[in-house]
Amino acid sequence: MESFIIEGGHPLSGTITPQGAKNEALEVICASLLTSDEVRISNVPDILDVNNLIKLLTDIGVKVNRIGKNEYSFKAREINLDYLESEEFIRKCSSLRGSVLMIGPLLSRFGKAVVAKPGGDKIGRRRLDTHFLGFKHLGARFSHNDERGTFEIDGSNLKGCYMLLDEASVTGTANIIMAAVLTKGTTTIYNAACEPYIQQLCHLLNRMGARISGIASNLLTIVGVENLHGARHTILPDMIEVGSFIGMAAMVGKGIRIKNVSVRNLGIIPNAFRRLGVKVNVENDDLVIPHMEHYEIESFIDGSIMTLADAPWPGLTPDLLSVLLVVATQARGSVLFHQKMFESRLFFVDKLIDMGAQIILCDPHRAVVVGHDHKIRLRAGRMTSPDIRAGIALLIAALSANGTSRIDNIAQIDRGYEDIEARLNALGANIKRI
Ligand SMILES: CC(=O)N[C@H]1[C@@H](OP(=O)(O)OP(=O)(O)OC[C@H]2O[C@@H](n3ccc(=O)[nH]c3=O)[C@H](O)[C@@H]2O)O[C@H](CO)[C@@H](O)[C@@H]1O
Ligand SMILES: C=C(OP(=O)(O)O)C(=O)O
Repeated sequence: MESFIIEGGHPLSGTITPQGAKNEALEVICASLLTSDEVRISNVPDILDVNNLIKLLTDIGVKVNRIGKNEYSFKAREINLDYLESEEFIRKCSSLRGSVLMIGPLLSRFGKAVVAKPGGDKIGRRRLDTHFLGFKHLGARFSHNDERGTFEIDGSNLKGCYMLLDEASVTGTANIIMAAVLTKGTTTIYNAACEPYIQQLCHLLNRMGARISGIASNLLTIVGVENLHGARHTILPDMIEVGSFIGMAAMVGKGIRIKNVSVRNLGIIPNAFRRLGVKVNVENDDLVIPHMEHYEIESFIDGSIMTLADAPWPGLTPDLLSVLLVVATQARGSVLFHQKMFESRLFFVDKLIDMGAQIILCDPHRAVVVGHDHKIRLRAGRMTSPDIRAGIALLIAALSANGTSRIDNIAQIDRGYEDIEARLNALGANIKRI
């Protein structure tokens, strides 16, 4: 297991370009299973989760061609459906949450799929009810294999229908869309998630010949078609990485430009940082975060304490609350973080408290941060990264801290951040991988 050794206190400056979005990559790569033609995807991030998914697709028979560092073509002409029954497939799926996104396309095109409990972060329960209920609405039949702990799904008789999702699940919506595009009749999905990841997936599917309308809203209408064909797609910049870099720039930046961020697809992310007093300037499609001696948390208009809470898109993504929380530790003022969606994502604040941050963990979902206003620096420490976003948040804390820190279990960070130490070292950081 690799670790990072971080010498804190070096100011960072310069320009950094975000990678392609992890969560979009997982969806659009799985969409290539819906056609026997070639799907060519650019701006694919070179990260563990995506590389593992690509390996899994290769294992089931997809011809994958790496055209450039971040560009691939996928051709799913012949799929080895027997592999879905193998122990190896089940094992691989259980270490990769993105593997769940193969179910919809497999059901839609081949009429069958197998689901193993998918992996991912240790951030609380990750239920798949929305996915299953959606497939059931379309007419899929489930049988549980007790011995292997898997669900086998029969989708040989799917039919379009109206469905109201129990919650706006991101991967659930993506999965149901992919199941519906080749399903006879019209499928209407209400309470659909509408993150840019989903919008991008729908645009790609329409270029492949699907008939999806309502894109960017929570009401999608999908008219099933017989076949899909090949297409090209470029993945958007990773908005979570952009947010992580804003946080890093606020804590340790001496002026950082984040290049080509696709501002219009960032939703309220820049504003969430502005609420903490961080200056986020927009220049064309770049964000510029100037050096700030101090930044002050706003209050609500009625004078009450600022609260940052996650919500389905276009609300604030839960994936940035950990970074926002670290930024708040050095702000002037206080703020309540309310992580509504996940139940174990705030426990990492213990490590920040060990480093000297003033945080009250009220319960598993809420934490109050009282900022130091840069009067007291965090202390270096030794910590383990419990999940991908706590991992990057701890890395930012360590970059700002006094002394040398160590972060273990950095595979969690590698899941979602491409070559992160080289990119941050190029800005002036001192991070070593051991
Ligand atoms: C591979 C991928 O794309 N992962 C993202 C995806 O995960 P994923 O699609 O797995 O997450 P879901 O959207 O299904 O749900 C995440 C959590 O939020 C809860 N929930 C969801 C919707 C809702 O309206 N109310 C509610 O409480 C769910 O019960 C669950 O605990 O979306 C999450 C929520 O943005 C992100 O953290 C993940 O990075
Ligand atoms: C929770 C995340 O990822 P996953 O859904 O892949 O675990 C994330 O990207 O923050």
